[in-house]
Amino acid sequence: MASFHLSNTSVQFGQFHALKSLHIDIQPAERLALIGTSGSGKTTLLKLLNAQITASQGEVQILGEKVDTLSPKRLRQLRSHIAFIPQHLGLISNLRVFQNIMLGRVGKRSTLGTLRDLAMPADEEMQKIFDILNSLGIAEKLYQRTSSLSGGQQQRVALARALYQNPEVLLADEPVSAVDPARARSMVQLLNKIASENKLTLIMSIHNIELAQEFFPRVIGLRGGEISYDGTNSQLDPAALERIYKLNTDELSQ
Ligand SMILES: Nc1ncnc2c1ncn2[C@@H]1O[C@H](COP(=O)(O)OP(=O)(O)OP(=O)(O)O)[C@@H](O)[C@H]1O
Repeated sequence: MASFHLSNTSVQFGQFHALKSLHIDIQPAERLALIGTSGSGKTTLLKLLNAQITASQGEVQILGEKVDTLSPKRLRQLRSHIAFIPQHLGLISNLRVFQNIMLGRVGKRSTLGTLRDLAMPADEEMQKIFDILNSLGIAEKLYQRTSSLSGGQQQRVALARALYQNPEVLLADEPVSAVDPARARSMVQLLNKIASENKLTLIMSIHNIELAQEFFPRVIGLRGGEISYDGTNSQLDPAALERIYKLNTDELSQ
């Protein structure tokens, strides 16, 4: 069963076509980088794969289920298998690190249960969170206020929150844009290591082409909402990059 199957899938916002007739199959445990200029549709595609937005045309299957046929309850269950790390991490800065991580299971627990966990976490849950933070090298931050952490440490908290969800799929929307190149590299490396050790499907949008080529076996290049490249990292040559990134005069005048 594929993690994702898109067939002739489009997304429209009003009159604007953000994604146009995409055909994409993504298998379990694939690690895929999404590249393309700003506005090419990377975030929109990730949101579609996270069932946050719906297609205006075509088919979307997530983990073997056609999303447009699902009840809201079933859709929530399906989404609980997918962890999404948004562009700005989505952490609540006033909360302590363990509380932000617990929020990763919001879809799986009742709201009341989650609130109780945040106030009085069970020992076994704290142990799980400690173990995840430990594997990411920041166990000592467990009780710290999230706002007191550096940008790189906050990225790891966002990753810990995603892993605490025990997902099958990890979607990450350029979570390395706000840090220095060395930190960005180590985060991308860590995400790939965790995904391959746990056989997670990893799909990440990224502006840094070198990192995309170095770490992700498959790369999809979007241009104006269409697939301009879908292939291996090794075949992503200068000609393919030019097709993905070359600005035409229409785009320059927008
Ligand atoms: N809710 C929306 N309503 C209208 N237009 C939207 C909406 N969301 C996205 N768009 C448009 O769709 C296009 C694709 O946006 P998207 O955020 O997917 O691009 P992106 O490739 O992720 O860009 P970036 O690299 O800057 O994050 C853009 O032109 C954007 O303005």
